[in-house]
Amino acid sequence: MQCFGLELFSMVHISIRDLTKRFGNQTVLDRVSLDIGEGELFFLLGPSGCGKTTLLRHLAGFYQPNEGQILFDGDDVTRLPAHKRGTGMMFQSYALWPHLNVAQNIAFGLEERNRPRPEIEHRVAEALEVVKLDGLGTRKIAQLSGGQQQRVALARALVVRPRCLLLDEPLSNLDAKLRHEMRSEIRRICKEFGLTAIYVTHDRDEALSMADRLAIMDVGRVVQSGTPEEVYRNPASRMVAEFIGESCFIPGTVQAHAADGLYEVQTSFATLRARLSSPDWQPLHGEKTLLSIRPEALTFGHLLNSPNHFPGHIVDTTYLGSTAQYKLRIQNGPEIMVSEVNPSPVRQPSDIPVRAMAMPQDIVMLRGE
Ligand SMILES: Nc1ncnc2c1ncn2[C@@H]1O[C@H](COP(=O)(O)OP(=O)(O)OP(=O)(O)O)[C@@H](O)[C@H]1O
Repeated sequence: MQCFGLELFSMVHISIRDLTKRFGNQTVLDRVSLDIGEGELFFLLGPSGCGKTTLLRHLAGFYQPNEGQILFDGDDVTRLPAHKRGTGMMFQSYALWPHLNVAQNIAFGLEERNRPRPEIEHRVAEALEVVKLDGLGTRKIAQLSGGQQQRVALARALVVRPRCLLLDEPLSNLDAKLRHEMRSEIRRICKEFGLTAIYVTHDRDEALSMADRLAIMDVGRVVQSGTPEEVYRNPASRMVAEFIGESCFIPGTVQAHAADGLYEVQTSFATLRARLSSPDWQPLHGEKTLLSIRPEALTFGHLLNSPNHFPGHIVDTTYLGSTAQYKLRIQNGPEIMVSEVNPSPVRQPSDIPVRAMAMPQDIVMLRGE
C-alpha cells in the first residue's frame, strides 16, 4: 500500500529558453529565460498584465509559444499536451465542483486517470491528512470556509503526484489572517515533499516570505531574478526597487570612488556615500545616478562619524503600531520616508529640525535615468 503514498513525488528541473508569446500583435512574453531547480519554490512576481499567468499556462501546457522551449529534466515538453506533463495546478478561484463532496473533488484527477478504487481511497485519505482536513472527506464544498476550500484545491493538485506544482495567486481570495496561515502551509508541504513549485503573485510580502528564489517580470520580460534577499538588497532598477519594497530615490552625480567599493555621490543637499547595486556597472566621475534608500535603512540621530546625514523636518506621520512611518522633508532636497520600529513616543510633524542617517551599505546606486 505504501506505493500509493504521496511521498513518491519526483522533482523536476525546469528550463525555460527564450520563450516568446504573441497574442495578435501584442508580445506578452518576450524571450523569457529561467532555470528552476529541483525542489525549488520559485515565484513569478510583477505588476498586473506583465505576463505571469501566461508564463505559468505555458508550463502547464495550456498555451503554445511562438518561439522558445520548455524543458523538464532536459526533455523538450514545449509541444507536449497538458495532460501528459504531470503538472498540478492551483488557481485563485478554487475551481472546485460544488456538487461533489471534498473527497470526490480530490479524487477527480485520479478517476480521470482510471486508477483502481483502493489506490484512489488511500491517496485521497493521505492528501486530506497532508492538508490537515482529515475527517472532512464527506463534507459538501459549500460547508467549508475559504481557507478549507483552498486546502481542498491544494490536495486535489497534490494527489496526482505532480512533477511540479503551479500556483496562480492561490491566496488572493483569502483574508489576511488565513493568507498568512496558508503561506506557511504551502511552503511546508512543498518542502516536505521536495516539490518543484512555481507560484504567481503580485503580493511582494508573499514572495519575500515564501520564495527560495523569485523573478520580477515587467511587460513580458524577466527584469531580475535571485533570492528574495538578493533582489531586495540589490535591485537592478527603480522598477524592481519599488516593486519589491518601499524606497525613496534621490538623484545625484558620481564624484569619486571611495574606499571599500563605495562611491561618493553629490546630491542637492549633501555628498553621500553609497554602494553599487550591481558590479556590472562601473560609473565614471560625473555620471548620473539614482540613490535608492529603504525607509528602514534610515534612523533618527546624529553620529559624528556617519557620512550620510539627512537634515530636515517631519511633515507627516503614519502610526502603524509596531512601526511609525515619517515623511521627512530634507533641507534643499526631496522628501524621504523614515521607518521607526517600536516608536515611543511617536514623533509628530513639526518645523523643529531633525536629522536622519543611513549606512553607506544601505544606500544603493542605480544607473541614472
Ligand atoms: N488568451 C489571451 N488572448 C489575448 N490576450 C491575452 C490572453 N491572455 C492574456 N492576454 C493578455 O496578455 C497580457 C498578460 O496577461 P497575464 O494574465 O499573463 O498577466 P499577469 O501578469 O498574470 O496579470 P495579473 O496579475 O493581472 O493576473 C495582458 O495584457 C492580457 O490582456
